[in-house]
Amino acid sequence: MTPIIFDLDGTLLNSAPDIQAAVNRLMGEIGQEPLDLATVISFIGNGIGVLCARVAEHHGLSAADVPDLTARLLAHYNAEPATLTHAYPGVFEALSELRTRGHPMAVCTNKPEAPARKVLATFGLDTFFETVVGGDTCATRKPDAGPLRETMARLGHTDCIYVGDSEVDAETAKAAGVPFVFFTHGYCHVPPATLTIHATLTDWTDLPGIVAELTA
Ligand SMILES: O=C(O)COP(=O)(O)O
Ligand SMILES: [Mg+2]
Repeated sequence: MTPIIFDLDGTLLNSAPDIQAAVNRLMGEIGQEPLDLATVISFIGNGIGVLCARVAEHHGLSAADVPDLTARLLAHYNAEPATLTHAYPGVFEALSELRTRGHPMAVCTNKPEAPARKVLATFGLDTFFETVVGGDTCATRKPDAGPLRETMARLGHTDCIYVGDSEVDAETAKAAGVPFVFFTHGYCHVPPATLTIHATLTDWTDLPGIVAELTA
């Protein structure tokens, strides 16, 4: 049975408001202006280190401060990762149906592994997934194919369908040579027409049907 592997932020969970809150707690600490949600969303996708580098650039801070800012942002986020976050409607039902049909499932995210596991458990989604590969699990991050290949290997497979919300995920699937299902309500920063997409998901309740078509 084909494994289904999922991105996390902007795909399973609308987590940007908690990421924004953590960024703005840090901004308050260092005497910088808070960032609005759209700006924070434009910085999400390549992991927390890149997000911090983009925040630093936005405020004209030194690149030398990015490692320290990253550690502090992670501490803020870890302390409160699930206050403003919610699972997209229909996620639980779709995952339940895919599990019933026997698809092995896992998460491959650029969020660091520890907070990724924590938010999944908070929303009761952890039991669906055999493994979680985070942005700090492998030697490389998405869009390198390495983390997705590692996720497939942990499931004992060399194929999958990858479900994600961004250009990073589309590139990752392409690099790994697997079909990509694009979820439209996340944090994509480019026109979807520029992505290599095998199916478009606008409503999570459609996912079991899309998977059935892609695997027919
Ligand atoms: O942490 C990020 O930057 C994005 O995380 P994601 O890969 O789950 O979308
Ligand atoms: Mg994402």
